[in-house]
Amino acid sequence: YNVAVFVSGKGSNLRSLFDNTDKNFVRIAAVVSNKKNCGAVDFANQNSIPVFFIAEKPDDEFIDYKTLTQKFYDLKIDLIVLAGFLKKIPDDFIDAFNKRIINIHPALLPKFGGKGMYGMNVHKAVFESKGKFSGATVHFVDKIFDHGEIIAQVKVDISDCRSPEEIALKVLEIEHNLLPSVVNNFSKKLY
Ligand SMILES: N[C@@H]1O[C@H](COP(=O)(O)O)[C@@H](O)[C@H]1O
Repeated sequence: YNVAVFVSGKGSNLRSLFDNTDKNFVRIAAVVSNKKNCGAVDFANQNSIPVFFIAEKPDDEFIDYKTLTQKFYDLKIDLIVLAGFLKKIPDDFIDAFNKRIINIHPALLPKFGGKGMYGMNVHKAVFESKGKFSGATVHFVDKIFDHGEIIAQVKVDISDCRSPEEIALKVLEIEHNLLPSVVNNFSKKLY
């Protein structure tokens, strides 16, 4: 079961996918990044995972989504996972891989999602809402940010958190368990 992971940052979710998915079923076959230099790309290079740099407008270092689509057909990619990827996926690419693109969001969607709601912005909004719970959501990617059908969610009590940073740490721990388990289930056709 060939999985491609889209990243833009530190790559802790990529690392957790690499460490915690069942290697008898799942192969991290590609990493795609809109950034040349980030922790996730370093991790991919250290583990000899092919890396593709993506941009809407291609140049000699970045490829466009049309080229990536053909590469994914060649690599027989079964599932695409957005793990901290901060760019919007073009509609044509979503059509080409319908119901095979999933995203992890660091909050309990449908609340605290949408344009601009990524990384610490999310945890700041949750903190200011004085909510007792937060969590992580894995959902299918459709043409609206953080809108697709929810696949799985895990809740966490944040009433003892005194800052957005503390919430982010608690939620990241949840993410690192939730995302590999969802991918393992996909590889076993449980979804
Ligand atoms: N979209 C969000 O961005 C963060 C990425 O972290 P990392 O996987 O790059 O460490 C994670 O919290 C993810 O939910």
